[in-house]
Amino acid sequence: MLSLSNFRKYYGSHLALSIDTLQFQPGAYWVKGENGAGKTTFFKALAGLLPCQGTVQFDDGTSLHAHPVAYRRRVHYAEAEPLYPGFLTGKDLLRFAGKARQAPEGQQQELVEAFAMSRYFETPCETYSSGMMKKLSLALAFLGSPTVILLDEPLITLDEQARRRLFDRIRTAAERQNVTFLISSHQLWEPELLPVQGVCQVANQTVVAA
Ligand SMILES: Nc1ncnc2c1ncn2[C@@H]1O[C@H](COP(=O)(O)OP(=O)(O)OP(=O)(O)O)[C@@H](O)[C@H]1O
Repeated sequence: MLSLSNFRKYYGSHLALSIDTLQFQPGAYWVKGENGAGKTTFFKALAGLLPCQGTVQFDDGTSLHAHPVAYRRRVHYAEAEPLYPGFLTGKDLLRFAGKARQAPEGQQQELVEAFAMSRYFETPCETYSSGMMKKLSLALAFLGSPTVILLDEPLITLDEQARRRLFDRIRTAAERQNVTFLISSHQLWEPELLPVQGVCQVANQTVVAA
């Protein structure tokens, strides 16, 4: 379980988000909110990519501020619009991230197949379409042994088959490895494809269980 208390995120003197307490269990949470509500800000702060205040920690005490390396190893984030250096291949990026995260043997190849990237993952990223780039970013988010995966608008640019593969993957990781997923999406949720543990609403500078 991931718990937040007295969480605050400021941009300069502007308070972007304030959350007194919030907890996430294993499973998938749909994070809703209007444009500019603060979803990306929330995800980036939870991922340790933006500074924030307060306590964000796991059950075993591993915390964002006290154990930044151990915490970040457990929290992966996939951007809404991923960009990578164009000269690197998907294979380069998977190998690099796999090494940094001590990913299990064979996991990279397994993700390449799961996200149907075999045809292109050995070519430079600058040749990828936006959907191809998106699949790479999603595969990277699953690489390693994360406890929490933050997916910012994962459905945009994905075709129907890729979407189904992603939902299967999320369901399996949530059920078998107790992974928590926070998923932001402006698209209508499809509960028959992916049942959710909860829904969160980002509005009025806070995040609440809806
Ligand atoms: N670097 C920044 N400096 C100052 N304000 C920022 C910065 N980044 C975002 N904001 C502001 O924080 C608020 C939340 O932005 P954020 O990108 O988190 O929203 P969002 O919910 O992800 O929006 P969308 O659905 O449009 O992607 C907005 O008012 C935005 O203008």
